[in-house]
Amino acid sequence: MSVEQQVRSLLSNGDQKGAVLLAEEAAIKNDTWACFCLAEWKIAGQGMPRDIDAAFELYRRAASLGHLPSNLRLARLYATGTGTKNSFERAHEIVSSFAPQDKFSAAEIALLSGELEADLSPDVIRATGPNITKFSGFLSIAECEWIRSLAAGLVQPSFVEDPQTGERIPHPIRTSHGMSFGPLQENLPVNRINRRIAKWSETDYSWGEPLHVLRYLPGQQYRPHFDALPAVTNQRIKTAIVFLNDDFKGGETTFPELDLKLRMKSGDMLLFDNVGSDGRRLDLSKHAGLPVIAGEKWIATRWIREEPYHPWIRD
Ligand SMILES: O=C(O)CCC(=O)C(=O)O
Ligand SMILES: [Fe+2]
Repeated sequence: MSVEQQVRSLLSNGDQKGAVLLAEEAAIKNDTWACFCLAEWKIAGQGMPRDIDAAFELYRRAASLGHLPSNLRLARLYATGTGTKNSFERAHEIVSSFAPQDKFSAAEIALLSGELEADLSPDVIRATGPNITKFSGFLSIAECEWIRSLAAGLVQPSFVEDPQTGERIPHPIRTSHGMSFGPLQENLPVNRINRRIAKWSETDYSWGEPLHVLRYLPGQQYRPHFDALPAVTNQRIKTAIVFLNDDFKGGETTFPELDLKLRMKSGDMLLFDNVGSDGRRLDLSKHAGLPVIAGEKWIATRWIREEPYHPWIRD
């Protein structure tokens, strides 16, 4: 029996401890599947505390022995700076080298090579706080499609957790469905988009929260709100919203305090500040997504913090 079969059989008999021990023993002997499996448990914090550095090391070891899934994971960790310094180049190198044998990697590379970095000319919608700027054609139509098609199978209703019962209750202000491209989902095209957002928002890639995709069906909306969070040390200083389609009715983005009602085209990005230069929340940054009347509205939002932010490392 292979290590994999033995580990699976221990797990199906409810012997988690035995499975972990066996995987650890096999990983020491450089069994690539065991390294990968342990890394998966460690990165998810499944059955053991989350240990990003240990997971990185295990993926790296199996990757150096040619293990495909470990290489693909490693590429994401390099891309997003998880357990290591972030490096698009290293991620790109790994994904390129596996493109001939892995369809998804090939699709990632094809999307990158098909597009030049756009030459953008920002349109200033409001030149004082919250400094609203529109970037037409920020994403290519292929990039919009890429995000949408990956997110389509993963969107979940927006919920908040009841702090007392832990029960999931509908979100009071957001009726849309959403998903995030977390560190393990952030493929190269998404990583490059996040880096483009950093460049044009004059922030650092590492300050961004995972790209969050929202889908609104007719009647769904995002009621007036602030993206700045109450009482945090690492504030959401800016918001970048990319519009992934435009074939819907209603759903305009509004700034009620400014009497602004904005309608974007596919691929456009809207960028604005949530706080002033004194770090205090800008009351004029209050915004909303009006109810969609017909069709589906798809957007991707990146909330940008004032310092490096990683969803798995809490401050
Ligand atoms: O749907 C919109 O137009 C607004 C979205 C929004 O406010 C956000 O993602 O923070
Ligand atoms: Fe918002």
